Amino acid sequence: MMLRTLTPLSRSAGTGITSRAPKTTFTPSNFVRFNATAADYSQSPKNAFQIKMRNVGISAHIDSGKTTLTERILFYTGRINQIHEVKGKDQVGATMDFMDLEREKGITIQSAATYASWGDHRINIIDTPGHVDFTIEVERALRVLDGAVLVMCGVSGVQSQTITVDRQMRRYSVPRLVFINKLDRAGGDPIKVTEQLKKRLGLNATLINIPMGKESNLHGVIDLIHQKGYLFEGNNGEEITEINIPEDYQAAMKKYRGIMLDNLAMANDEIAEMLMEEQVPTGEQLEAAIRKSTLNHTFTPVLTGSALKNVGVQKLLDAVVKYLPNPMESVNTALNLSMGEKPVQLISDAAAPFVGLAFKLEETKFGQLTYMRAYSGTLTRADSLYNVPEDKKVRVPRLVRMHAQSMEDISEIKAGDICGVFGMDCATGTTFTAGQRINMTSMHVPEPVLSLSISTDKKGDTSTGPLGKALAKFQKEDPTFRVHTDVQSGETIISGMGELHLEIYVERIRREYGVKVNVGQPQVAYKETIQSKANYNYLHKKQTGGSGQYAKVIGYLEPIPFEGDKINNEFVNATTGNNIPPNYIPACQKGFQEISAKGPLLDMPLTGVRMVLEDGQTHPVDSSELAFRTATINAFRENFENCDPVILEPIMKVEIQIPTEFQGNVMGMLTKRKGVIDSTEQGTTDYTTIIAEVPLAQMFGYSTELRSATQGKGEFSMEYRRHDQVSPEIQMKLVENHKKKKAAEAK
Ligand SMILES: Nc1nc2c(ncn2[C@@H]2O[C@H](COP(=O)(O)OP(=O)(O)OP(=O)(O)O)[C@@H](O)[C@H]2O)c(=O)[nH]1
Repeated sequence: MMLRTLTPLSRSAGTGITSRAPKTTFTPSNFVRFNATAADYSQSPKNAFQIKMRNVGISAHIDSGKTTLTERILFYTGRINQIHEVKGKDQVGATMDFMDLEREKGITIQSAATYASWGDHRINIIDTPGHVDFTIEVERALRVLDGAVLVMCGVSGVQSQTITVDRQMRRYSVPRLVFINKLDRAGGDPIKVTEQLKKRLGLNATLINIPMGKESNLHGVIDLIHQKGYLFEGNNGEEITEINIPEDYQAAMKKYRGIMLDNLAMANDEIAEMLMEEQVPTGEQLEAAIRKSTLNHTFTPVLTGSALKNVGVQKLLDAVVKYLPNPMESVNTALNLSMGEKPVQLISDAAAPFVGLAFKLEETKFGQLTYMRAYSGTLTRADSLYNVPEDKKVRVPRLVRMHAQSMEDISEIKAGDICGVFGMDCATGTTFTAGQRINMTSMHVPEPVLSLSISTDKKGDTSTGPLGKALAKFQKEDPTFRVHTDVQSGETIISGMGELHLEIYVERIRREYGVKVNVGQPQVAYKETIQSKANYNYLHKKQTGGSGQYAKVIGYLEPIPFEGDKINNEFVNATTGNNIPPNYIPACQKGFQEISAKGPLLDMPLTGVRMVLEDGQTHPVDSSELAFRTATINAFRENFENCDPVILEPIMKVEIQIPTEFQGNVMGMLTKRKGVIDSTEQGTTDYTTIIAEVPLAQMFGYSTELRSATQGKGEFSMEYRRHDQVSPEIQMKLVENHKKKKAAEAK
């Protein structure tokens, strides 16, 4: 097999994702989804390899150590022969963080795919970013993975992004293991973190191993299932020694093994019965029960260690193989387009017709690289596939297996596996089949909350030239990154999930495309809506000189409930009779769509507005589509004021971690920024976590303020919660400023 290196690799993905229903909703009724065993599907010898396959995501709050952990996994599984640290002294950087920016900032921006072998099992791993601004990467990974490892910081415990990731895992019904990392740090406390997992995430989280030693003395783990100790020695913890449990750990082992058995009994009837009859389950019986309960989400195994100090990682790999599902145990549904979108279950059988999902695209120097998860059948190089949404056949010229920035050519992939395909043009989320008209449900794509105007010194450089290329590529790559031109000002506006998200793209434009860009002030993604109903009766009439225009529209505007960041406006044609001939109705609808994209108050999108058209009038000569479109827009504008219009702003959930001594000061700062405190919680050390809701518009410059108020020790993260009405005073101010800006632009 040939190994090729692609450096530097710039990544790209596609457009075309719509926010649609996820693959499975997490409800108690679909806990039974894992009742089918691998053996049910593996009668064909072609499927035997799938039992030995795991598709695993590694997710967590920022800085918990996912990349450091993945680096160890690659080392222990023999994929790399040297460990490089994130921001390491060797100036190389971790293998999975291969973008320059990732190495500089020491954070993961994009998910990277790789695979490893552990014993006779193959593990496809996706390292995902922890920062909420890159949440789309986590969504993409979870959509196509069968199991996940949730990495926790043993000192900070459950953090805001842990909760977001947990929610995403539930949305895609992904069974998970927890690895409590950083137990070599002062204040590391796996017991407290496990309690938080129970209390704050509602998981039946249970330690299945506990650390030996703590802080700088951390040197091994005690396996509560097999009642053995394991030491990790050698330069990189690669030499594992099994020992009997030392005397001074006997009491802790008994205590936490007891808790493990009780928690497992709550999830598993067989273990419950054995305990009632005072039988001692064997290690194999416990492992089988843990596997079953992990797959049906009634038990979450928790393992401990330190990636940086090389403790416990191999035990985590054992647990991935033992407790996370193989592709045949994961239920995946698709919609049969030939049967009115009837849901069908895909069978992870290598002998079945092929079905695959393109879940991520990258632009490489060899052209578009499409990451594909095969759900059913076998894909062989040079096969033809059917691109379902575009209704066309495509050939598959080249198949590769990815390993961070290098890859190797392969000749086929089978159901359950993940690979890269070259030479195929498609958007992210495209379903490919052997010819069947079925479509996999797509991923959840959140709406952007922040915008920024960008410009270059050279006129006309934004839509063409290097900047135009960069923007087109990033949009294709990331569905949460949007670009549009403001009609009035002619400015190019980029929108995304937060300051860091946009900052990274601006930096990439500068570095990868050598374009000097100037950026404006970040703008919040406001929305406009109405609160009451108002009738309209509008005549658009222009009959002086030339061809005239005549259109009358009658109806009403009314509010409808809206949710989160979704745009949900409705145009309803309730006309009876022929006062407005049917051929003019689409023009009215178009008028409504036009005005709802740019509301009358701030030129921001409308949401929660229904426009009902009941009646109207035409003129035998002067009526036209243009006249009806204009009439609808004007009817809307004229009556909008009568509907109590309001501006909605994004409200963020902000989680702040600070040394407790600064708590009073930081809470005062939040109140000044119009924040509402939800809760405060004392952490494992002398740190306090404050959770608050704060309008996004109030959060600019917060990181600098927090840093200076906490001697650089405070950290925060935020995520979108909902859109909420601004106060009347702020609304007046926003509208006034907007009018001034427009007047200035008009001059
Ligand atoms: N003391 C200690 N530090 C660790 C451990 N694991 C990781 N770190 C450090 O924590 C920092 C963050 O580690 P990363 O591996 O980049 O964390 P990440 O979760 O991948 O970060 P993002 O990708 O930015 O979300 C780095 O400085 C690591 O060296 C650990 O077990 N113990």
